[in-house]
Amino acid sequence: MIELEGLTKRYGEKMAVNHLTFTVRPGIVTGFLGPNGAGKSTTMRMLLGLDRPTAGDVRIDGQHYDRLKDPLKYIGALLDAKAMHGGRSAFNHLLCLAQSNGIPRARVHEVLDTVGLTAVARKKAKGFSLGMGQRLGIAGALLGDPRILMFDEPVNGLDPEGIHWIRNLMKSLAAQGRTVFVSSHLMSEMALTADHLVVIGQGRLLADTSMADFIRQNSRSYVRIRSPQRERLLDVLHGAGITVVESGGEALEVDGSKSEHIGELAAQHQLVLHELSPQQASLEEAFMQLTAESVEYHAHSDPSLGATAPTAAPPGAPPAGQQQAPQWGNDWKKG
Ligand SMILES: Nc1ncnc2c1ncn2[C@@H]1O[C@H](COP(=O)(O)OP(=O)(O)OP(=O)(O)O)[C@@H](O)[C@H]1O
Repeated sequence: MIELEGLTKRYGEKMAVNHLTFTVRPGIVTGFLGPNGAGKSTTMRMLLGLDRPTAGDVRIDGQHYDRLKDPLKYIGALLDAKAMHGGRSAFNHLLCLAQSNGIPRARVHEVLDTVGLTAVARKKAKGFSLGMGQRLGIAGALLGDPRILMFDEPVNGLDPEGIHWIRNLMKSLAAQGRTVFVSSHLMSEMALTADHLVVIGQGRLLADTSMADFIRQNSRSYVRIRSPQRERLLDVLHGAGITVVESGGEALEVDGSKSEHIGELAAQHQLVLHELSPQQASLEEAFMQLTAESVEYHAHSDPSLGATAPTAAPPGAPPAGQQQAPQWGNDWKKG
């Protein structure tokens, strides 16, 4: 279990993490989401004792990180896959970590096998691709067989097979009763992996809830209907007191009624339906809805580039929701 209590980090004028209080529980995958610069990495660094909180507290199974004896046996983390000695082989990199944490040499072979790097174990890490580096970082996190695992953007650079593998790995680690805390900007991936979400924006807690509740609370769900007898169907729906949104095109959208009810009404009036489909917004839409006001960095269309170019929102700029599409999902970072 990871417990944060009023955790705060200030860098000069910048409040990177602002009084965060939440608990990451065992047995489930908890996703950690937020727009660029929201404070996710800073939070994770404080958890590992790499950054000192300005105020507040964070505990790993009830203890501060720097009090843990052989910390890799308590918490394994992938923060920055490139943060390793490139001149060392994958095997030696892991062996050094193992020796400094009282972990037997045989475990190095096991984790190399788990992440699929046995064949390149003697190759220098600096020659590794981004995806291989991620796998090596994940091997390091698994080395101490810890009860708590934390991954910052673990699918970065992985190919589809690798993404599928890490998704199943995280789920199986949680199913074994471990605490799994993972950040990602890939919403579609997060939707498939996480059971619970912690969402932050500008260092503050925005949500701490189950995936299903998060999507329900931050998005619209409706039923989409198409019928060749559209006008008659509209009369029937209006007659039943159902409010219909005409979305342009031939489809109708109904909020607040179940598809079963609409289907039964149509059947009673012998109306043909070509479509009757409940629609639930995606995690991505719900995330953008919730965080629109917290996005600090936006892209604006530049016709000369034929694409979008990033700019920081100037002080006093209109709220993010009134600007052009937030681009939190792209790869660029502020300098
Ligand atoms: N060492 C530092 N010195 C000064 N400011 C920092 C430092 N580290 C982070 N910040 C600032 O703190 C804020 C939070 O940064 P952080 O990297 O934690 O965000 P993040 O949510 O991980 O972002 P991203 O999704 O882009 O990785 C940002 O405004 C960042 O510029």
